[in-house]
Amino acid sequence: MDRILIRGGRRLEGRLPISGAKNAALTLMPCALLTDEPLTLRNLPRLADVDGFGHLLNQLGASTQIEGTSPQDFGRVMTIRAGKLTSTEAPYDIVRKMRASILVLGPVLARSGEARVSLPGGCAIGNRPIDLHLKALEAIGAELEMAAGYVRAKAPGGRLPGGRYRFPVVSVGATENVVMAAVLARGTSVIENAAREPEIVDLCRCLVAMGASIDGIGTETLTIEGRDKLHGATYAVMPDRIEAGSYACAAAITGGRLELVGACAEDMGATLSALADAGVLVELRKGSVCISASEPLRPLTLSTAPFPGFATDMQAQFMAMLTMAEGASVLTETIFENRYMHVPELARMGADIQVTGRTAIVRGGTKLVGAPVMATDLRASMSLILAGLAAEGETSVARVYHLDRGYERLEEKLSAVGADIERVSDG
Ligand SMILES: CC(=O)N[C@H]1[C@@H](OP(=O)(O)OP(=O)(O)OC[C@H]2O[C@@H](n3ccc(=O)[nH]c3=O)[C@H](O)[C@@H]2O)O[C@H](CO)[C@@H](O)[C@@H]1O
Ligand SMILES: C=C(OP(=O)(O)O)C(=O)O
Repeated sequence: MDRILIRGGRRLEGRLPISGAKNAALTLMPCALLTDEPLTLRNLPRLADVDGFGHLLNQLGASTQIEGTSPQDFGRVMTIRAGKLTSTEAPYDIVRKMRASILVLGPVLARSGEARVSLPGGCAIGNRPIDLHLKALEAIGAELEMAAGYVRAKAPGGRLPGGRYRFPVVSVGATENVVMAAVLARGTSVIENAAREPEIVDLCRCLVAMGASIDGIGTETLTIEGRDKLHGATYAVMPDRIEAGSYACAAAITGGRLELVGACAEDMGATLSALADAGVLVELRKGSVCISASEPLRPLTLSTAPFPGFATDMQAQFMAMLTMAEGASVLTETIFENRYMHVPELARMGADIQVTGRTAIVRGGTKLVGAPVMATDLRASMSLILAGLAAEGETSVARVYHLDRGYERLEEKLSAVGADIERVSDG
């Protein structure tokens, strides 16, 4: 099994390229199932989750072809052709490894009139039910049946009629699923209290490029007029705002200066203003965001929230960064009930963090010391990388497969800006 070894204490400086967004890629790829023409996605990150999703598309009968990008390039171009779906089933074996597989439910149902998808179950960060995906699909006309750990969905007469649904709480994935189903419905659908995350905007723009009719993109009410058919398109995946935010924390925690090339400041509002509140200098440039830390970090009070609030996917990285602040920070996790799995590992490196319910108090200013650590999810693993960059001595982060889900060539990007970091294989 691979580990990442970091010898900490080096100031990071330089230009660091930002990859295409994992969470956008995972909702753009299933869009290909909505048409018999090719969908070409550019700037697709090289990540385990993208490969996994490609495998799922193959199982459904779509072909995935990677076009001439050299191994040195970040990102890839992939053309997905779903001329005919040969299966309407997403099996347990794939869904259990990658929750985002649930995102084929809406498009397969819309295209084929039926779909059978394994229920994903919980994961390390929480319970993560899919009831809202199902309620939203039902509201636009799907008939659902649950049996043997699977959901079977049918469209009466082979095509969803469309309908109106108001989400009781904001859900990114459920918004994506219902939007992808509604674009091929017979009638109009109105989705209220829709998620407004930039990845939803990216999804809607790609669907519009494929011929869909969607009004209210980027707002909480989406009005979708179903089309008989969508066509192929070429679309570039948006930059990863969570990857960019993570590397911004890397600059801050090492007292360094990084130019995040390709980062989109507009998508990163809450992260950038939290960094500025912590005393980090944020400069917006054309095509990049420059992050420099020149003064001691100030403590913060932050609560996670749906976009445009502070992203839950940035909580663990900020927690690592705030162990360096002068004073006590208060972080509250409101989205997932079990997203503090990094706390005991950070504590093993010397951090002083106390969790009570959904709130964590981080008393900054303690010295971090390298240690062997491991995490149970992607962003928790990144928080340990950040702590390792700032710690004295050597940190070894196990379970690298979590990081490979969401950070394209992490060790390469970090060593290019001065980190002493390598991947080692224990065989
Ligand atoms: C692949 C992807 O894009 N993943 C992101 C997506 O996850 P995901 O789409 O799973 O997250 P949701 O926005 O759906 O979850 C938000 C909250 O709603 C709850 N919920 C969700 C659906 C449902 O049917 N019932 C229900 O109760 C969840 O348990 C959670 O408490 O958005 C999250 C919140 O920004 C991010 O952390 C994830 O990185
Ligand atoms: C929670 C995340 O992803 P997923 O929904 O794919 O588990 C994440 O990207 O931080």
